[in-house]
Amino acid sequence: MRKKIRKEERHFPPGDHILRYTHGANKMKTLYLDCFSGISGDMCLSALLDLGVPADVLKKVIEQLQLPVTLEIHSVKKNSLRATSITVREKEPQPCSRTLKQLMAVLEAGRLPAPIRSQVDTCLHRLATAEASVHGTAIEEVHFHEVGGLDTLVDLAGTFAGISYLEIDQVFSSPLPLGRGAIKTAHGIIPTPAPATMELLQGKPTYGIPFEGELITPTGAALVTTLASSFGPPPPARWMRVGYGAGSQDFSWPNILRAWLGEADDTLFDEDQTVVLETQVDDTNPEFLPYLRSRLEEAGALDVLFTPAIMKKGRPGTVITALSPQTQVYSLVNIIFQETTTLGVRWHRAGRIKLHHEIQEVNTVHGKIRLKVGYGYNQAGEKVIYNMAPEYEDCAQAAKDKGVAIKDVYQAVMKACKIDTQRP
Ligand SMILES: O=C([S-])c1cc(C(=O)S)c[n+]([C@@H]2O[C@H](COP(=O)(O)O)[C@@H](O)[C@H]2O)c1
Ligand code: NI
Repeated sequence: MRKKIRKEERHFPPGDHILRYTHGANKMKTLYLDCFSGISGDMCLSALLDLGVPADVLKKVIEQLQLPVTLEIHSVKKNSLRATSITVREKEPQPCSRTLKQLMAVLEAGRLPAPIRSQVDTCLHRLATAEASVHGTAIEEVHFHEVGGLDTLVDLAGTFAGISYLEIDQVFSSPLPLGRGAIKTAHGIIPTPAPATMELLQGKPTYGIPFEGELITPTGAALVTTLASSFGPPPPARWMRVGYGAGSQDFSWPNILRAWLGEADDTLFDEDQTVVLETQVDDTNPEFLPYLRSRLEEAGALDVLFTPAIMKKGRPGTVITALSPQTQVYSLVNIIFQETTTLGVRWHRAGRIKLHHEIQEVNTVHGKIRLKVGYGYNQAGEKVIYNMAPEYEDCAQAAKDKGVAIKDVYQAVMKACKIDTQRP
């Protein structure tokens, strides 16, 4: 990738008030992996070829790694859709498997550009670590099977070379679908999602679908979790091209990975993803709501709102809204069920665009007062301050201690701080 990805999460369309500040932002070449039918190493590589990575880029990778394999690139039909499919064939008989050390020796003996070699190295180690963990063995004992492990190497090196050829700045992925059931492998029957896949997907957004089969292979999981800086709906962008990479199996839907290539605006702010939890009650003792609030806040709620509402049968009630980090949803819902009379909680994902913020200490005539500073960055990468707010508790304490009005303490802080308040 051309640039280091600066933002961890950047997903949802910004509102108009934010757009006002983002005009003239940099264009980021963006790849969105639409994994509606899962992802595997060859689906990823095929989608990039379909997106316009020349076959020669892949042939060069094979030459640089001196791999005894040939490639077949086909145009295939998956149900009603055309897609690219790739088959890696051995030129000469290969050992049925290779260890990590043996694959690393092939990688290190090759002449891949250093950034691509390093990304392949990372993925191979992540795959081997996941395998070792689920089989309870040492990483040195892990074996890569398909075409003696060379297929994995082609998928990884080809994908990273393709991303580099397309000069992609940032990669995002959809949440990942998981099938269920069992599959046959060189080690016998294992559950699907494969254990190594589950290991690699830890902490990533997934959803189950009622389908017996494998949608995400370990190599696919290693690739998507290494490439994508976040998982969610597509970011705001102008999409220019879509590549279709065929999976090897046939399902009742087109078994394809779609790779969307587009241009997104660089953002000047911080972003993350949250989940909004909401319910309304008309029969919970309102005396208990402050207690609910404190429990939700202690359990990690980012914000809690109570809004008066007229509910069914004209009853006055309260809409309870809690903003949750993605990791705390079930803990917070549990608290809402425990402390209210509701029978259900709605949820939806919501992206947040945030100012970066920091606390500074300001010396004033009334003593030291903390100041919260909210800032973004301009196109030159310079910090731009949008908001400054003296901490209420500090001001109230100083007002009491010095016997002055709190508004005078506020003013003293604003006068004393030497922060440039220029806005864009
Ligand atoms: O140990 C073997 S043979 C093995 C283990 C696992 C685990 O998750 S553990 C998974 N698989 C399956 O092999 C194929 C190929 O996967 P790639 O990532 O190499 O494309 C796939 O079906 C895995 O689930 C094998
Ligand atoms: Ni395994």
